[in-house]
Amino acid sequence: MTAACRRVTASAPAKTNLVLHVGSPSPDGYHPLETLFVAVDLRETVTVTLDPALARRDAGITVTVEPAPGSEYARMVAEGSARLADVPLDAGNLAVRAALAVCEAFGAPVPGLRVHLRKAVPVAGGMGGGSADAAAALVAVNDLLAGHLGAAPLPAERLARLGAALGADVPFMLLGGAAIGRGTGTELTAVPGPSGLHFVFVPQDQGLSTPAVYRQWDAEHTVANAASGTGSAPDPVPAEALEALAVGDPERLAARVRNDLQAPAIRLLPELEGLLNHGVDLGALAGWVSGSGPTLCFLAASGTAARNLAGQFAHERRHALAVAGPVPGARVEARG
Ligand SMILES: C[C@@](CO)(OP(=O)(O)O)[C@H](O)COP(=O)(O)OP(=O)(O)OC[C@H]1O[C@@H](n2ccc(N)nc2=O)[C@H](O)[C@@H]1O
Ligand SMILES: Nc1ncnc2c1ncn2[C@@H]1O[C@H](COP(=O)(O)OP(=O)(O)O)[C@@H](O)[C@H]1O
Repeated sequence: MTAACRRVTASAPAKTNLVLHVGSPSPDGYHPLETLFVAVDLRETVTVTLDPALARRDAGITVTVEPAPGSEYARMVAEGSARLADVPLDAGNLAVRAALAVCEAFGAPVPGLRVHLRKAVPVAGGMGGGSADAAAALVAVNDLLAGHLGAAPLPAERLARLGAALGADVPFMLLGGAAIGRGTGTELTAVPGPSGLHFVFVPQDQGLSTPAVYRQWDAEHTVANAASGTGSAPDPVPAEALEALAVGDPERLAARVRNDLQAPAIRLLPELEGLLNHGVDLGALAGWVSGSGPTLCFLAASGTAARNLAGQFAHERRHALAVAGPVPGARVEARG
């Protein structure tokens, strides 16, 4: 890019966890995971614009947000079943934190940045929308500052480390595709997965707090750990799940989907269980709570089956999004 570039737009995907195995928490309270991430074609878009007039005001960064035009999330906001106000518009916004982290990594003062989020991913749903905003902001600000400063862009490994400090899912949103995540999900091993799997997300009207779901997992495992005197490590992602993903076989994959956070999420929101069964009755190959929930994710046999399933949910006046994956991670979409 040239030094004249003032604005960069980047996008990053949402995710679901096809497998999410949870181990006993370490002393810092974090739970070790063995998870199989897949990135899907529901993308957050972040536009970062240089604005020198902002450089001396507040932290030098402003953030604005709008629902992505034409998205299901925009319809949810319009009818009041989702609130844009749930997205923080201060220094707590993950995209703002990402932008600051990149400036610091370049050793540069914040040049004045306007960050605009176009959200398609419902908030606090277990699809990693905030993490996608962070990943897209990391990529956009890296590209913008490299041009502005005439410096080499930060390498991918450096961006991944900055991302891991912002949230456990951010490195995967940078990488995209499909990957095993270990540790808290930040230690990634990419795995083969041809595009062409089809899913339906069914977001809920209320969010679930990730810490609350992990606390509920703790409550359900205390007795077991106390009895054994030791904590447990998470089970590895089964080879059968990886093989089914590698050949793009939804029927075989359906038999291997597992999320240890599903039971605690259902304990906190019991109506999820009936809805999961309902999705399978409507023809889904499998249904699970996406990450820490409460969005439900269903695996469909084909793109047509996914569109039909989403249509049936819509007919029942539920929000439903047919998506496909795996898809690429965060990337620059436009410069101007
Ligand atoms: C569950 C997962 C699965 O991919 O994502 P989501 O489905 O929420 O998007 C992740 O583990 C979400 O990790 P992360 O993005 O760091 O969670 P945050 O919403 O920031 O919440 C952080 C809080 O959740 C708890 N936490 C988080 C991760 C982890 N491995 N163990 C934990 O105990 C801790 O209480 C921590 O303080
Ligand atoms: N850019 C952002 N978009 C959405 N939520 C954000 C953002 N930045 C910070 N947050 C905070 O992160 C929380 C979790 O958001 P999100 O990433 O959408 O959920 P999840 O981790 O369940 O996928 C929100 O409740 C909000 O307080």
